[in-house]
Amino acid sequence: MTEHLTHVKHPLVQHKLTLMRKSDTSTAVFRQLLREISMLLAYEVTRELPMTTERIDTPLEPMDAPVLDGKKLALVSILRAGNGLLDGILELIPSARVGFVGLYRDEETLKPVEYYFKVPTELEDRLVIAVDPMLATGNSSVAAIDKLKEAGAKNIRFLCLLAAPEGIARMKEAHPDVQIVTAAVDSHLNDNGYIVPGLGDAGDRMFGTK
Ligand SMILES: O=P(O)(O)OC[C@H]1O[C@H](OP(=O)(O)OP(=O)(O)O)[C@H](O)[C@@H]1O
Ligand SMILES: O=c1cc[nH]c(=O)[nH]1
Ligand SMILES: [Mg+2]
Repeated sequence: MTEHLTHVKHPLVQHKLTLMRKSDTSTAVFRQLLREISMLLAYEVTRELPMTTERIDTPLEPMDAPVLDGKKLALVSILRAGNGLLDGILELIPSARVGFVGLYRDEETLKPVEYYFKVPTELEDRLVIAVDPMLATGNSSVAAIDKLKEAGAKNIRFLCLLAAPEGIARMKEAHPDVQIVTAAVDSHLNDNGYIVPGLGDAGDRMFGTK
């Protein structure tokens, strides 16, 4: 059984996350860092992709060589901020299929409001990686994974940048089968459901909105 939570401590990931956290980091730099850090996290979250061998001819001689097996993996972005993780991951895995779950947190209740859902077919045969930079209360990602399971997904991972203890606990309780891969486990949520110390509102920082 894979670990429920993988905390990626690679120095490059940690350095880039620190730069993203800084309140004076511009939108443009925030986006570039997001692309770089999501490539590094993609490496980690795909560690156990199924492999097979293929008979190939090298310039020297034929051999049975390792290749990825099975159907293309499916990335599922939790809109809006999840989209910031897509570019970097797709650089590494260009043929991945991509789905979208549109949710926003009601500012008062912190409950997710769903506004869109479109995902690849045959989810049951794919590794499904749900992506969202922030795991705060966990309400958004738990709701998104509920929907993905209803759509047939069986093998699901969740990739984020910051995870609050509250969100980790919520995810463990609702989806103990889903491995969380994160760049940081932060301290707590404030009264508005923001991760502390955090990096602010991920969607607003990457899209320059307030
Ligand atoms: O774990 P939770 O408590 O649900 O909070 C995390 C969610 O909140 C933010 O989205 P937001 O609702 O701000 O929408 P946005 O991504 O469009 O900015 C963030 O992008 C996560 O999706
Ligand atoms: O800190 C937080 C919590 C939820 N959503 C964000 O974008 N940031
Ligand atoms: Mg969001």
